[in-house]
Amino acid sequence: MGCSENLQLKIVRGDAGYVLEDVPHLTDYIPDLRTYPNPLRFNPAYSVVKQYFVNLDDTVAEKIVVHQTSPRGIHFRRAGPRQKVYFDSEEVHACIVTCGGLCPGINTVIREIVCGLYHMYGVTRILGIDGGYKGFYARNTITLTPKVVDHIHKRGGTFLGTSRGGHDTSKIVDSIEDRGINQVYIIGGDGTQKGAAVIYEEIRRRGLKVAVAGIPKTIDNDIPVIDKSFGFDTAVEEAQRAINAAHVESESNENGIGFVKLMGRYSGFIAQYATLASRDVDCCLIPESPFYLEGKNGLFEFIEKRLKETGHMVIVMAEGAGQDLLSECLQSKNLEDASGNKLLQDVGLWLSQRIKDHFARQRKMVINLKYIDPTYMIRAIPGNASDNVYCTLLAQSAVHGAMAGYAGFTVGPVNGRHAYIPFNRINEKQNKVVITDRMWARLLASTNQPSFLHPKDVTEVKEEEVPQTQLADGFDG
Ligand SMILES: Nc1ncnc2c1ncn2[C@@H]1O[C@H](COP(=O)(O)OP(=O)(O)O)[C@@H](O)[C@H]1O
Ligand SMILES: O=P(O)(O)OC[C@H]1O[C@](O)(COP(=O)(O)O)[C@@H](O)[C@@H]1O
Ligand SMILES: [Mg+2]
Repeated sequence: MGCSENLQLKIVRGDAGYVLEDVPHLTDYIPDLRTYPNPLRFNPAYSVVKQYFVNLDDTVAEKIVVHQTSPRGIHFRRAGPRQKVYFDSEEVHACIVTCGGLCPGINTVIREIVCGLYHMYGVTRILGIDGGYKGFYARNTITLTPKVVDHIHKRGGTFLGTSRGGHDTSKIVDSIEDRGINQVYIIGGDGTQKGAAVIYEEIRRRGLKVAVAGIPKTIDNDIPVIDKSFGFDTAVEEAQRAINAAHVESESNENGIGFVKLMGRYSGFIAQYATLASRDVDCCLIPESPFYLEGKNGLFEFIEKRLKETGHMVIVMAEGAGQDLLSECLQSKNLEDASGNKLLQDVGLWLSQRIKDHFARQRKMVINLKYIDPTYMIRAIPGNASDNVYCTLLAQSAVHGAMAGYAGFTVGPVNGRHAYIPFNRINEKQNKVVITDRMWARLLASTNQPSFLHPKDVTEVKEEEVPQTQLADGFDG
């Protein structure tokens, strides 16, 4: 096997095109580190489990649809407890921080990191960082114990508070060093994981024995490589309530249109899955699929056709869709939030008004449009049952990885198996709905909406985009 290394990942090559994109380990830069037997060996709850420990060579394949002659392809290190750990339980001083937007299940992840460290590894010194990255250097810390976090999974939001912006790498690492913290658990989305990667690099540059574990959080499901982000299912489920209301309203009024705006700044997964789940939606608009209003096969023409056919319709729109149309019209400036994310105009409100104006002035047709904006309601709730189980596994995988001495990694399921993924794989791109995938075709087939694409555009998109394995839990086959 050959091996090449940079600070964030280690490439190991094996037979038949096998590639392991490994994560860095503390021993890569601190030689002769002492090891300890994993305390789980003496834990009665786990003593009955056969083969509890993950084999050191276990890896998870990135692609599981292969051909007879395919090379074995890229793999990630399998997550889970190891026989040996690189921290003595008494030596561990952990901290947890949550950054970026809210997402159902964050409190479950916090709770299970605390309980995992306490109950599986006997670690008792755990700090919560207050209010995101800036809390490292601008706020007091919160002492976390299983008692303190006992009920938090039943509440939405984050027990620790969150923020955007304020990432100052050297101040953050100074704070980690000054407080004697040696395990850092960072819960957050794409921006947060970029922040975690630079924190890890600075820690390594200073030669500190500190493990940095990223737990991916994003309601938009826009993180690549992992199957799905936690809280996504809960959000899609909650969105059904808004869609149902829109459907009831639209059915009960002459030419009723129920219009629901959902989250999704750059990626339309929530709108896509909420539409597919509902079956009452007539049109789904997402940032990845440009559309137009006027003329042949435009949105106005489609609305009129559907109203004539069924007397009512439901439109679901991701907030990032149609921003180009809106900015053409409002000539708005490109504004950003504190983290550098694009600040969006309320496209739902704007489009609702355009639809009303079109039918009233140009078509002289009575329509009844009800606009529903449940934006924050779908993310400010606790995780549902399956998200809570998922959050527990993420938290425990992160704890096992840090205890095993992996120095900088993000944890997440890849084809159903939890793995340690190098930061740069998580950070290299954003996951988006691929509109030339079968999943988007399924949506088009269920809504019967126009694709808004010319055949020429389809060919161009096909050539540009490589379909992802995201949300591939048996659904994109
Ligand atoms: N490229 C980056 N490098 C370092 N820190 C970043 C970067 N992008 C975002 N961050 C920090 O990560 C945190 C969360 O980012 P944000 O984009 O708001 O949410 P999310 O992580 O959910 O995408 C913020 O504190 C922000 O300053
Ligand atoms: O108003 P806020 O709190 O900035 O959040 C709104 C945005 O957060 C998002 O949920 C995504 O944020 P994250 O990347 O933090 O998960 C977007 O869909 C939405 O536009
Ligand atoms: Mg983000």
